[in-house]
Amino acid sequence: MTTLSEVYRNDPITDHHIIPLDFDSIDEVPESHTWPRFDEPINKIQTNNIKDPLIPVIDLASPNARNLIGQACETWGMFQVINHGVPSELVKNVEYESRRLFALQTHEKRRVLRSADGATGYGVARISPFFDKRMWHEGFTIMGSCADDAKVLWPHDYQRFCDTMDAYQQQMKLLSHRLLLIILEKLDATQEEINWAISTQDSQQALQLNSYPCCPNPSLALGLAPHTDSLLLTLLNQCGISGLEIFVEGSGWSQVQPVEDAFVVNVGDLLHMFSNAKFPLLSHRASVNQSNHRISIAYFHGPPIESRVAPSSKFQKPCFKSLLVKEYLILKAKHFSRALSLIQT
Ligand SMILES: C=C1C[C@]23C[C@H]1CC[C@H]2[C@@]12CCC[C@@](C)(C(=O)O1)[C@H]2[C@@H]3C(=O)O
Ligand SMILES: O=C(O)CCC(=O)C(=O)O
Ligand SMILES: [Fe+2]
Repeated sequence: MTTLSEVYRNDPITDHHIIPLDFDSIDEVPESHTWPRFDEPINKIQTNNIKDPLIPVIDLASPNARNLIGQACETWGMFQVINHGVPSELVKNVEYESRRLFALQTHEKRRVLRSADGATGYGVARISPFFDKRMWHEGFTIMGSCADDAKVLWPHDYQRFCDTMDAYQQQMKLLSHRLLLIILEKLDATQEEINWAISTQDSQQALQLNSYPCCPNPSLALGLAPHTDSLLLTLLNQCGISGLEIFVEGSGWSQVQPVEDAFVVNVGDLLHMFSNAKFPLLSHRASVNQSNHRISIAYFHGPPIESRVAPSSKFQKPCFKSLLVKEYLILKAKHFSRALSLIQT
């Protein structure tokens, strides 16, 4: 079976020097990390109104949740869920363990540096080569077990980290299945299509721990550059510190305020394709701040990598060509945001 790691093996990040900055030792934003002043200032209306979560917040335990999720996917391609059943103790532990990892010294973290053609470990965001400027960010990518890396980081004390990440991936998988079932039923998908999206055997998943250290001048820097997520669905925990921004037509970049105990759910490229573009793709990015070291935790869920993706059979006029999931991921690794336009019919 081909794995995501094998997809990226074909498309190594060619610049071997792309490793996260040693943020501990730096007290001003270097030229390499200074982004051109953004055209539009961040939407003041949204940032001022701190209570406005911007995208819908949906109570998964409410009887109306299914309809609201369907509507949110159609209007935004993004929503937040509360009352999702994921134990809050586990969510706290994942954040704690992630902070423990990023608090290690730079030379320790670099021991588990993702290799140029690798998919997992410590490193810059995979999308980095597509931008001239570097991001105020370091990440740690997990696919399945993270024991090998954890043993290098903490030879005598790796179990707690691994157990926490395993348990969290398990819970995220369950929640993404639950949400996808609702979403696919809304799209009137066939049983076969549902099995494809939430097949328990070969489905793809990745856990991305994001770290955005305190930044001496946040208006110059960017945590994560604008992008859309590649797989079917992303479940993001902002861990209580704002930073996620979405591009809203007419008002520009706007903050998605963190809601306590909520996950941000995000339609990925593959779900956009499956929905025949009925669900929009929301471009998003992360900003940084001066006073809080921000952590975010993203879980990505996708169908088997050797399977085919296409608009649902319910659509008479598919607007995307059918291709293998791995073929799409290879296109995305090569062409980034242009990948989708290359497979339009
Ligand atoms: C399963 C995935 C999803 C990946 C690639 C691979 C592993 C790491 C994910 C991220 C995490 C950070 C943002 C992103 C844009 C990135 O640079 O790496 C994501 C990307 C995608 O959604 O395309
Ligand atoms: O840190 C955030 O809020 C955004 C993270 C993100 O977009 C990602 O990991 O794909
Ligand atoms: Fe993302």
